Amino acid sequence: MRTVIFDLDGTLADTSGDLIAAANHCFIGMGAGAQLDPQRDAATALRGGRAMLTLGLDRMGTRSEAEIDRWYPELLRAYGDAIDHHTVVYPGAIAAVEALRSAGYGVGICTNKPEGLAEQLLQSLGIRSLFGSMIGADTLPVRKPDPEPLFEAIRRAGGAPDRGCLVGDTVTDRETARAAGLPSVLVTFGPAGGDMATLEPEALIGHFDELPEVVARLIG
Ligand SMILES: O=C(O)COP(=O)(O)O
Ligand SMILES: [Mg+2]
Repeated sequence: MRTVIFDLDGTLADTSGDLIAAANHCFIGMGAGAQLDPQRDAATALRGGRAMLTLGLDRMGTRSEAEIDRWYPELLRAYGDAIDHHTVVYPGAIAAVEALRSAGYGVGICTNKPEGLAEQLLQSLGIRSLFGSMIGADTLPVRKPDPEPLFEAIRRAGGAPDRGCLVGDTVTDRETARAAGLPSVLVTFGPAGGDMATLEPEALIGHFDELPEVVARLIG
C-alpha cells in the first residue's frame, strides 16, 4: 500500500499558541516574565519545547543546557495541562486525509512531540482515528531526522517503506524524507512558509486542497 505520513506540529495543526503559553509559564516561574510572543515567535514554537526555552533564555541572557534540561519537564507538564486551548487544525487538513484514505492510501503521523502528548492532542482534536499509525519522539530509540521513525510510521499504517512520502513543515522533515529515500511535501501556510522553497522538497503546497493531486504525482 502507498502511504502518506504527516508531521503534526505546524503541518496538521497550528499548535504554536499552546506551546508558547507553556514556555511563558516557565519563564514566569524563573521570575523573568513572559519572553515569547504568540505571533512573532510562532516559528520557534513549532520547532518544539527546547527551541522555545533556548530562545527565551537567550533573551534573558541566561541560556545554559542545564537550565534548558531543568525546565523542559515543567514545560511539557504545563503544555499537557492546556494542550488544546489555542490549537487549531489547518484548513482542509481533515478533508485531505479523508480523501487520501478514500483513494486507498494508508495515512499515519510521524512527530517529534513526545508520543503521550501527541496522542492526547490528537484525541482532544477528535482526529486520532483518522490515522493508522502514530510515531512520536520517544516511540523508538531514534527520532527524526533519522529515517527509522518514518519507516515505522509507514509500516504500522500497513504500508511498504519504499512507497510513501512525508508531509511536513521544517528542515527536519525534509532531511528525514531524504534520509529515507522518499519524497517530501512541505507546507507553505505556516510562519516559516516563505523559507520552504529553499529546502528544495519534491513538492510545496499552500493549502491542503492541493495534497491529493500532489501525492498522486509523487508516489502514484
Ligand atoms: O515538537 C517538536 O519538536 C516538533 O513536532 P513535529 O515533529 O510534530 O513538528
Ligand atoms: Mg512540524
